[in-house]
Amino acid sequence: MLIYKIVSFCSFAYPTIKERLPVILAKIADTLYRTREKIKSQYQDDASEELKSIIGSCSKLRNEVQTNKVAVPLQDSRDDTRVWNQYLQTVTEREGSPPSWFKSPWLYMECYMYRRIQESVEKCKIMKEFDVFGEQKEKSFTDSVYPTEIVMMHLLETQQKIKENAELIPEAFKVFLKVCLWGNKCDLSISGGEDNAQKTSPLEQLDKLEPNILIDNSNVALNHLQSRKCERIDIVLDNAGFELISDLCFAEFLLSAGLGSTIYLHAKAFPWFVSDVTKKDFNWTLQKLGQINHIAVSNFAQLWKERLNNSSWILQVHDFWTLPFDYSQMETYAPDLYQSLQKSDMIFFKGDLNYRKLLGDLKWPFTASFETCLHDFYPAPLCVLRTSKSDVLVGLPEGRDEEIKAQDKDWLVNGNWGVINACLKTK
Ligand SMILES: O=P(O)(O)OC[C@H]1O[C@](O)(CO)[C@@H](O)[C@@H]1O
Ligand SMILES: [Mn+2]
Repeated sequence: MLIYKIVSFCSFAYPTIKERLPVILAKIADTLYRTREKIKSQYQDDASEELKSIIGSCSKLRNEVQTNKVAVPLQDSRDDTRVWNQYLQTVTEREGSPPSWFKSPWLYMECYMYRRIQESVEKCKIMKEFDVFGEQKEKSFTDSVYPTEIVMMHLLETQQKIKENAELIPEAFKVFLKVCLWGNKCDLSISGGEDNAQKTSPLEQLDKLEPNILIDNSNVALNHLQSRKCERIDIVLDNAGFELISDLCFAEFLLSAGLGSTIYLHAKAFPWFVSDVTKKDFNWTLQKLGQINHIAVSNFAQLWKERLNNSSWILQVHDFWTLPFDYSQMETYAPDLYQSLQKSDMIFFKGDLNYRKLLGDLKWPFTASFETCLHDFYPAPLCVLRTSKSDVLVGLPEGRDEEIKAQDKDWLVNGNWGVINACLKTK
């Protein structure tokens, strides 16, 4: 059987490269131009030239994408530049010519685009820490204050209930796990940077969305967490905004239910796939939560700051998450991260990109087993929570794909269908 790498001229990759990525790049240029005075006022020195240069680089990159130019080496001095350029050379040697937007592996080209955006910022002196997606991420948080309050209130009440009756833990675990799953609908890359915030109650939608969970291994994850004394749990975060809130509520629930004692949260080293959480976004979110006048929100904003101080939550950033490698390559390219993850009792991976990287972005048959497709990536028991926004999907029973397709022709890419895939195998 031939299992091919998803390349840009086929499947969902094509509209992504043709339409979505140029729109994302145009939106950066527009936003930066529109808000130029506000941006400049944040700096003591005159940032006009640097701002112009970032806008110019993003517009140039957009043209490169649209005219199918080849990927060129990075020219900044970030720590990961050498690895990126070496990998570019490896891909060039393997393919016989440098990768280009419409011909080469989608995963590589899409990651490369975000790294090139960062290159334009890295070259700055005054604006070196600037986040081109900052405004969109902040808006997505602000737009979802209502569901944030609802889910945090529910968490506060649940904490009380499970303290009185531990038998309620399994049901509550599933609620927070599923809120966390559907939180992944809210990414700003699938929407081309357009508003995609959670606005309604995340709890009320759970029943309605239940039939849209294509694979539900929540029992496997729960049984594993309950079957032994779990200490360290990792969450590889995805998007800022409501998804991050749902992840933090899940992390808090795990601790209150005694299912773990330390949560490692993994964020991105620089702005990535529009809405992914960076350390700055994480801290900004906690600070904003602290300003919301709501009993549950204030309570958790305070508690979560303490958790970071007393290390029951540990926020980590590693460059591997923003490299173009799939996770079967982690042991080779980031042995330190791999060895650290081996100490985890369970790793939760959030989102579509993590799913693609777990499965090597290969077009596996829908019936392939998740465990096999992990391709030797077994650092610790793991569980992925992902709403489907790309062509890769495995673990379905024979014929199920056709059934869903008949119901919803865009089921693979519209984010309305989710999977909770667990694999307990370790190496
Ligand atoms: O935030 P997520 O869930 O990783 O999704 C990011 C986006 O990246 C992709 O994986 C590729 O563009 C999409 O399919 C999805 O829209
Ligand atoms: Mn994302």
